[in-house]
Amino acid sequence: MIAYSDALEALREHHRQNGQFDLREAFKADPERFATFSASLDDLTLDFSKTAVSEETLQLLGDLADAAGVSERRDAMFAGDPINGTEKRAVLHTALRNSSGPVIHAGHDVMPDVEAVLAAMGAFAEKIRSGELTGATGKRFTDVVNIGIGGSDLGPCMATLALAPYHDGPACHYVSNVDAAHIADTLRKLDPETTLFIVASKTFTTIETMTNAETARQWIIGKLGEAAVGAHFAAVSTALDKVAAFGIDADRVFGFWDWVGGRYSMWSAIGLPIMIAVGPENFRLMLDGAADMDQHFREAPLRQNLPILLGLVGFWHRAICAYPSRAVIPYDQRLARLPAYLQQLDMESNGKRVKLDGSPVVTPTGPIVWGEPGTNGQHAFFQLLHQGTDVIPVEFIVAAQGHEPELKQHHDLLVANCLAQSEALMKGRTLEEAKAQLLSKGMDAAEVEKLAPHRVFPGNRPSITILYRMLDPYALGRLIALYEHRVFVEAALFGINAFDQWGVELGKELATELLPVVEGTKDSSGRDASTAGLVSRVHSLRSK
Ligand SMILES: O=P(O)(O)OC[C@H]1O[C@H](O)[C@H](O)[C@@H](O)[C@@H]1O
Repeated sequence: MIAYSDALEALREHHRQNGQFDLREAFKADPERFATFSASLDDLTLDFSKTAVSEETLQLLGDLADAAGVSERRDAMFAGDPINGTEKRAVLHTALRNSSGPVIHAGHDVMPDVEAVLAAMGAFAEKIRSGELTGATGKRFTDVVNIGIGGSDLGPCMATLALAPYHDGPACHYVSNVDAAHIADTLRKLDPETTLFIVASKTFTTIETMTNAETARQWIIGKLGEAAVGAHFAAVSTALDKVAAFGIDADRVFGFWDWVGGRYSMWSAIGLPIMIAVGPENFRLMLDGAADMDQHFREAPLRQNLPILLGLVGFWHRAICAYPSRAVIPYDQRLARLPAYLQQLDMESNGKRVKLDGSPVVTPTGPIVWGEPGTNGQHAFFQLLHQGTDVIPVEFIVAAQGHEPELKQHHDLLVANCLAQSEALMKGRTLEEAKAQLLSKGMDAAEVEKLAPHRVFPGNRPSITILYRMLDPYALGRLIALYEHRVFVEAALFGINAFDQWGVELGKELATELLPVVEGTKDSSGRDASTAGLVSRVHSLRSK
């Protein structure tokens, strides 16, 4: 087998040779380009034909995947090997959605534990949804507030919005930021008698979550008395001892395990608010969709394997074409939080600068991931995507069908806009075309000369389109698992560990050190002049 360094050099050389690749020419030359450079899993299609890849590019990317051991690493993940080397942990979030046999971790089948927690969550969710479990004064819960941050917030928050058409349980709110504004604005609208809090934290030490949880507890105590706390709190964590110390009853605590990374945890008990919102059956459908993608990732050959193809093209754009970012644009208002979710999934996983063995990486690693729903983005930043000086690959996500058949004209417009944007990015508009258009509007020739350059679109800008029938729980599960595995594939190609997050530690440590300085119980001696100056400014502004 070819060595990694040789495979990488072959890709770089291929890129140098094919620097002039023109998508417009490629489509003209090959009427089958869509069929060749797209792949489907049932109703889910990944179209990457509008990216500058050829058969040879895919072949070379496949060689690199072989050299990087993508399949072997994938199999090691599913087998429960401790592939998260720096934390000495297995990576088994896929077990959380598995329903086809045992999953062995450290000589023990984890499935009975997984199923037991799912069953306990289901029973609890049903009791909340039916009103069997009430608040301390006997009133039915109308509102659930999830207190968590990062992986203990973004997944459930994103999925609750995504599945709004299936939402028949209590309203769900998400409080993550330590900024008092977040909890204060949320609680202001709520009635303590009918509010249930879920404190969600893998470690149960995260300062934002612990601070918000304590504020929520005081809110309940202040309105309903100390004895009411038990009825109004539940918790989700891997640290059951710490939850007990917080005072939440053991029968309202839902556990998970250290082999579930925070940003991969929406399938675990962290998904409890999703389950309360849409019910255990819809939650199971979401898990089934993800399990379907898991099986596909394990079994499909490269040219049909959606996560592998998405990962290969992502690597091509980032590591070979050196595009610094990628925009994810869901043409689905209910996926408004997907870009934020993917920012954690992708950037916390692949924002690394050393390889598995600690040596420096040899390519750029994870791109900046950003986005907003379409069509809104079109009226904001698409200008830069079309005419700015950087090339930013775009990932369009769209359903063939909406949940509002009576408003089909909206959905037709939505789809037309989505397809038009990828077409426009690819085709562009030449100077001649711009001039011809202006002349056809009756503009005089001198004006045309002046204006035409502003109306040129370079085109040849890459985009991917992910299309599926409808955003139901199954489709959502499949979509999120697709992105999880894409991140995995890219990490394997970069040679990095996608499952640790040491880069978040330093800021946390410094915040702990700075707290007494901000509070004013410690002076700022020893700090840099900027930090000391800003603290002093905070103090003087407060005293005004
Ligand atoms: O669930 P928790 O332990 O409270 O952690 C919440 C989040 O905070 C950490 O700083 C990590 O960066 C995230 O990966 C994690 O999801």
